[in-house]
This record gives sequence, C-alpha cells and structure tokens, in this order.
Amino acid sequence: MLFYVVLLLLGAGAYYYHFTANRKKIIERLEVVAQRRRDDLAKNVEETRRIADKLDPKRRDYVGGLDFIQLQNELQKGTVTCVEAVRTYFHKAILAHEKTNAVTCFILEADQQAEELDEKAKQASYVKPPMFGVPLSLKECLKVKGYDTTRGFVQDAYRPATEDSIQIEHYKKLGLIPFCQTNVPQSLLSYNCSNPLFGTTTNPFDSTRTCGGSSGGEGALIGGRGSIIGIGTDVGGSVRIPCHFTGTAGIKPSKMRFAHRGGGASVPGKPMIDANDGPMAQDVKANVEFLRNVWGDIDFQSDRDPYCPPVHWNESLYSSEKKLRVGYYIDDGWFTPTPALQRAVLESKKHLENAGHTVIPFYPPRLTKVMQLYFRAVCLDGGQYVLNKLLKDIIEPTIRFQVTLWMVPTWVQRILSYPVSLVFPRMAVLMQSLTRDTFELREAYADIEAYREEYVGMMMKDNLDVILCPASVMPAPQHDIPSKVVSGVSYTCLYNLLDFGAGVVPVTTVSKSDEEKLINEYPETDKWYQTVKKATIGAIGMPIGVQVAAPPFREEAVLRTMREIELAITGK
Ligand SMILES: CCCCCCCC/C=C\CCCCCCCC(=O)NCC(=O)O
Repeated sequence: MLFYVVLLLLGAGAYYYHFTANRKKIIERLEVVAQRRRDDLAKNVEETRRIADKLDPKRRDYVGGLDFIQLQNELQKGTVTCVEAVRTYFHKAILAHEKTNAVTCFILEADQQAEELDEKAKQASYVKPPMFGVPLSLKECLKVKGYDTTRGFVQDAYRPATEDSIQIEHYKKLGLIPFCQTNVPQSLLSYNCSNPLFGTTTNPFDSTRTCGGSSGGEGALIGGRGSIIGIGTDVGGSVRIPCHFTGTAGIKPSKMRFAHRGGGASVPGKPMIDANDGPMAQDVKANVEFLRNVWGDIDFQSDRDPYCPPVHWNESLYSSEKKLRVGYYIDDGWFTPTPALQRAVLESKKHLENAGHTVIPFYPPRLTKVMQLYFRAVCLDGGQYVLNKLLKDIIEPTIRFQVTLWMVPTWVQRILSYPVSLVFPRMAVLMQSLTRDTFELREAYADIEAYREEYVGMMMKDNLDVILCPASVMPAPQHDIPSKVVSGVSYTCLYNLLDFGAGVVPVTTVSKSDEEKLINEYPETDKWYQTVKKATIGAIGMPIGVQVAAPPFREEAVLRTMREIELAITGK
C-alpha cells in the first residue's frame, strides 16, 4: 500500500515539475513577444502622432467639437474633409490613450483611405455613402484584414486576420473609416479590461477604476472623447457594462440582426448564449443614425451571409407616436444593485412617464436559476476551451481568481458546494453551475428555451413593449473586482440568455446621498455584497446608466426608449 502511495506521490511530483518547468519556458518566450508588441505599439503611436500633427490645431479643435450628426453632415456637405476627420480623431485618440491605455493599434491606412475618399468626392458623379468619412474605432477582436485579433492572448500576437469580416466590409462600404483597435480583457470573458499583452485600460473618470469590459477599450476611448463611434461585442454585457461604467451609450442587438460570417468569438460553439457586435457612442443619437444606415442597407450582409435575415431598419417602430408600455425593475432578486443604480432606473421611469408612457413593475422570474443556466451554457465545456488557451499563455493577474474557479474540477466544485451553501448560498449556486455531462447540458438548453417562452409570455400578458432595469450591480469598481464578482453580470447576461436587443444610456452620476445610503443600507450578507459595497465607496461622480431591453427584432423600440430618456436628461 505504502509503495503505491509513494509511487503516486512521485508521479504527481514529476508531473508538477514538468508542468511548471514547461510553463516557465512558455512564459519566458511569450514575455519577449509581448515586449516586442508593446514596442511596436509605441512606434505606431508616434507614427500616428506625426500624421495627426499635419492638421492645423484650430481646424482640429473645430472638427473635434462636432457631435456625430454634425460631423456626418459636414462630411456630406464637404465642409469637413475625410482627412480632417481622421487626423482629428488620430489626435483625440492619442490623448485618450495616453490617459487610459485604450488603444492596441492605430490603423495607419485610415489616413490613406481618407485621402482616397476625398479624391473620389471631387468627381461630380460620385454619390457619397451615408457615413462618408466618419472615423470608427473597433474592439480588438473584430477581424480587420492585416490586423491582429489576439483577445489579449500573447500566443495570438502577430497572427493578423487575412480578411475583413462581412460587418467590417459593410462599414467601409457605408463610408466609415476604421482608424484604431481597442483593448480587451484576456479571453473576453470578463468585465474588466486588462491583459498581459497591452496591459490595463483605465476608466477615463478615475484611473483606479476599470472602464469595464470586455469592450473596455471602446468605453475608455469613447468616454475619454477619443472616438465618436465604435464597435464592441457582447456575450454577457461587454457592450453595455463599459457604456455604464464610462458614461457612454451602446446597444447589443439580438443575434440575427448582423452577419457573423468571418467574425470571431470568445468561446466558439455556445449555441444558447447569443452574442452580438454592437455600436457604442457618446450619445444615443449616434447609435440610432449608425444602425439606421447599417440596417437600412442590411441586404449587403444578408447577401454575403444567408444566416443573417434581411430585416431592415424599422423606422415606424422607432418614430411611432404610440405611447409605450414599459415594465421596470430595480432589483432582479439575485443581486441588489447599489443605490445610485436603483435611483437611475426610478429617474428614467419618471422621464418616461412624463413623456406619456405607461411604466409598470415587472419581475424577471427565477434569476438564481438563470445565473446557473447562463454559466452552464456560456462555459458549456466547463471552461475547458478558455482554460486550455490560458494555460498556454501568461495569465492576466486581474482574472486569476476566475481562472482558479475554472481549474477546480466540476465534481470537486459540486461536492464543495454543499458545505459552502450553508454560509454562502449564492456562491454555491455558481459552484453547481458548470456542467457535469451532456445530459445536464441538454437539460439546461431545454430550460433556457422554456425560460425564453415564459419571459416573453409575461411581457405579452402585460402588453409590454420594453423592459427598463439597472445596467449592472455597481458603478465602475477597481480593476480586480469583476473577476471576484462574476455573478455581478446578472442584469446584462439575462438578455444574452433571452437573446433580446438591449442597450445602455447614461442617466446620472453617483451622488453623496447615494454613498450615504450605500453605507447605511446596502446589504453585507455575503462576500459579494461586501466586495461591491467596499468597491463602491469613493465612487462619487462616476457615471451611471440604465438598461432598456426588448425581444429580438425590436431594437428600434429599445433605441426609441433610450433616446427619449436621453432627450429628457440632456435636452438635446
Ligand atoms: C465556481 C464557479 C464556477 C463558475 C466560474 C465562472 C467563471 C466565469 C465565466 C464566465 C464569466 C462571464 C462574464 C461575462 C462578462 C462579459 C463577457 C462578454 O460579454 N464578452 C464579449 C464576448 O465574448 O464577445
């Protein structure tokens, strides 16, 4: 017996030695690659600065002061040139990047593309496309020919995409000029924004706090006024959470409203958790104008990807005079949001009521079950795909906690969940979420289908057009918090599980009285609540958004609601 125990220990020791020695070698090699990539970025920024500086600063200030619609109009009229627009945003993006580390690469050909468009515009026969010359920033994982899509994995540096995805091709056809790529968290499965290749992107309002993720670089850049419009991706909140954290507006459409051919994903092959790309901008107006033009011309995408139905922009749904029926909630029953987030929903409710809409309480059913289904279906292989990639890479310290959870075998998590449930029931829910076998996974898929039916059934019973709710559980926390509170995505991941269109509009900022309420009234019943409370102390002044959601193909109703809230708040 002793012999076998010794043999087992020696075997385990040898395996561990081999594993750590091998990882040490991998990490040493990757550190060289990462350093080279950062050096290249520094040169790329300098080259961009050289191009940006060719534009007269007075002209730059003028162009940089225009909002999306004004810039679009001036480019159409020819009173601003494409070169002026690109050089202005090269300059503004460098400033935002210096503050937040948002950019992973400037697309230098943007300047050339702008010159070519300006040349074309001189021909009398040339018809300008609707977004002629508008500079567009892109989340790093989107496929642009000749550029990396590393998703924060050092192992994927210097492996440029060989083609533009259909969506990028379409944006170029509509006249947009992709001018930079922006940072992401390693793996994209996190709502912070840090990786071992490009480092940490910070919040433009407070560098000790995250800009959110995974489209965090977009949030930091747009919130820091370095881009006028950008594209993110969202499988659990990655467009909406950065918008909420950085005071920007964006929407994740339901999955089928864009073509996905030639695109990428954080974890390919997770059929019941629907992801989509979505615009992010400084205001809702820009999102509307962008989608009106993209969906107005959606045949371009449908013709190239038969899985994208040719569903056009529905102007009558957006511009309808018919008053809306809105269901709202301030607490999903899984994770109570901090006071500022609840106040933002109640203020938005008032704005909508003042505009004549009917706003009634709505209670999303069984969120505890939803969280289990979401984590089971998003990590449908128990996290193995991502873990395999991570183990071949330098692991980002700010997501280490989350990675450790993936490393514990599912059966161990299940056993441990029973004692844990006695002291930390919500954690136990998560520990029972990763799938044990395909039987359980099939059951989860069936449950998601049933939940979708139940949810839309509830909305139909109350004749609801849209849902109004918090965008998250807290304002932007410190960089390491998202990995420690993965369960905090309940407000956004629900709408991926349902495949609804869902957007976030900025509404307010954290006030002193929100902080007092937080200190005196916010729950401390478990570790997650304690962490959120601690992270939110000191967040006075940080932006707060609200979320609006509606069933698939009703994104125009979402945008209408968001726009009405924006109009009531900003008056413009
Ligand atoms: C013992 C607990 C086991 C559960 C471990 C869970 C580990 C975390 C897994 C997933 C986290 C999901 C967070 C989602 C954040 C937003 C991600 C997103 O939208 N990404 C965009 C994209 O993938 O394109």
